[in-house]
Amino acid sequence: MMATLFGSLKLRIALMAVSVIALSVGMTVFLVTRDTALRAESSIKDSALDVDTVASTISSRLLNREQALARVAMQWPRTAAAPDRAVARAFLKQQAVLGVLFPHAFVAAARDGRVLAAVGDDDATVAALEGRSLLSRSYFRQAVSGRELSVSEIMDDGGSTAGELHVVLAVPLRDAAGKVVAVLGGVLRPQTDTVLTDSTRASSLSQDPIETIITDAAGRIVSHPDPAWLRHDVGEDPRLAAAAARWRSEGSPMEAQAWTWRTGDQFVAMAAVPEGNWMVFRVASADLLLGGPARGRAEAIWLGALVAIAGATLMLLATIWLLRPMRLLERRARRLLDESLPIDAGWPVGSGEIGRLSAVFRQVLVERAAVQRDGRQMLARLRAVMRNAPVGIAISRQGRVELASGRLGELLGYTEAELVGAPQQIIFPGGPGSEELMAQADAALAAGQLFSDEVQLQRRDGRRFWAALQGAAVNAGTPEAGVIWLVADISSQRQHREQLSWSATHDPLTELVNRREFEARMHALLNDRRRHGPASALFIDLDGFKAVNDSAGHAAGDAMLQHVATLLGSRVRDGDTVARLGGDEFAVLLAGCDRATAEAVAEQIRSRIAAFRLPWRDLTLQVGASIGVVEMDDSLPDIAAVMAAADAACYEAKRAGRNRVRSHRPEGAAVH
Ligand SMILES: Nc1nc2c(ncn2[C@@H]2O[C@H](COP(=O)(O)OP(=O)(O)OP(=O)(O)O)[C@@H](O)[C@H]2O)c(=O)[nH]1
Repeated sequence: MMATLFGSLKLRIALMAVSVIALSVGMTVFLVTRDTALRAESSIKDSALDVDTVASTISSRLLNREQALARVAMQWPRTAAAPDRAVARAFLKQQAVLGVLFPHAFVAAARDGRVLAAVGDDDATVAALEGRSLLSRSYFRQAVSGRELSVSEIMDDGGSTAGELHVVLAVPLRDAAGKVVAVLGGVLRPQTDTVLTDSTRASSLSQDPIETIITDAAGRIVSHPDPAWLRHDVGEDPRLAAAAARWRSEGSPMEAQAWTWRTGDQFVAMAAVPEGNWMVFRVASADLLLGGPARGRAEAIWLGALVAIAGATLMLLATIWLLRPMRLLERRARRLLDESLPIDAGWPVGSGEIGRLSAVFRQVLVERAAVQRDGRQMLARLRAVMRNAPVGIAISRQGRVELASGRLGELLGYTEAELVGAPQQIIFPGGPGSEELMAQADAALAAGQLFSDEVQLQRRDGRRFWAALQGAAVNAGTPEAGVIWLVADISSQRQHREQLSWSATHDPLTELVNRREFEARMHALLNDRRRHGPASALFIDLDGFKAVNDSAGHAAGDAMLQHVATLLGSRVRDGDTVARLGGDEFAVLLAGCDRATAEAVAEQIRSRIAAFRLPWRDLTLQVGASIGVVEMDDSLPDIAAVMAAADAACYEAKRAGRNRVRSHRPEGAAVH
């Protein structure tokens, strides 16, 4: 089932297409995923870099102001050992640069903390500052003690800044001896003096996922896009709580080096501004920061899946369309041998591979039709031959008849249908000599020779007939190809031939053997004399036969001859030969018989012939017999000698008065 399913070319092509599409989609998803990871990493790095930049910017701004204060402090008149308000005010009024950098206010305070003079953005600020004492401020005390730069913590105690958070940068002012005689301080408002605020200002883009929050060393928020968060602890912001806890657990380090922290769906980057003991926090929604790439990846996967499905469907449809000619070809090829369809019907046409293949099929059909036509003609001829051939024909293979002619059926008494498929023995029935016959046939056929013989076959009704049987291998050298048998009924020819043969050796009137046959048998006896022992011959010449002819006619003579022949046959053994040598002369060949016995036989014959009477019309006919006897001993080497001796003995009987027996004597005393 699976093999059949995956044997489908359509399915294979569709699977291949789906595989290619799936591979390319997978590759795309992999690349998108990798790109997403790289972009996320890059976003994290960017975020860390950003917080670093913010922290550096704030640091450089502080440094810038510190340097400005330091430069101004260098200009303090060294002679002013105990500065008064006038000196301080005059000094401050000259410092326009401080007005730019500390727009809210900058002051000069005596060692006792009294603010000697202040320059501010309005009179109220100046008035509020000039009445104050800074002695309680640690940054002031540090400056008085000689520290070159002191930065206050971020303060929130009202005063000149009217509730705004502020910070003070302080440097010592020295006399000519280097003694600190006063302190110069600049007041900064982180929220308004562009030290921090531009770093934390909310983006004009409401979608901006990133917020920058700045805290002091204690974690108090001193700058926030939303002013409502000012002075709150950074840990209160749920987005920053985990990062803040971690920061605090590590001792709230103030490191300029940025570090990042991922918590839940928030991403926090932190860096310190050591100059001010401030921490910069940048918080961003991980989803917003990394969401783009992640969504891109999901979209890519979905899109890829859709493309794969659409591609596979399209490919399947295209495959079905492309393979339509092949389906046609398959459907038509299934009915390739259906002769009810015209040869040219139902084939896909075209010049492509399928078209060429169907052309090949059509050509095969055309050639097959021609071969079938030839085959049918040949078969018709063969059937005519098998039906009408005057001899019996059979083709046998592996012991069974495969083809049989009508004539063979007639000869054997079977129908053609009964012969076809029957064992070969239906033609050659078992019987005496049949096994030997089949062995001879097999040997001849195996040697590639024609087998030919006259055999007796048996009809269905048991009657036997003589047949000329010929066998030849269908294909010499390959016995399994079968044998062609020809069977001709030769009964009449054989009978005729036997008749001819009988006539050649017999006398037609008396049916006794003739002289030639008699001499042949005598010759055989002479040649094999030792085996047979003594043998004798009688030579019989009738007496008075002419008178029978003359008195009663030739027919009566014939009848007399036939009766004498019968009489002779009755007086000898079965193995003896009685012959009519011609006219009224007869001879008898007695094997195993010496002269004495032969003489006795001759005597019996003579007396029987003499006693025989043939009634013929109103006559009674009779003859006598003069018989010469000869024993065929070694003195008579050949037929001529025997015949001459017998003839001489017979002559002697005639001469002695007829109707008597005379024997040949070897020693010359001739006749007895
Ligand atoms: N009917 C008949 N006569 C035959 C046949 N062949 C030979 N003859 C006759 O037989 C006769 C034989 O002659 P002979 O031997 O002289 O007759 P015969 O009277 O016996 O004389 P001897 O032998 O001297 O006693 C002839 O007249 C032949 O014509 C035959 O086939 N039929």
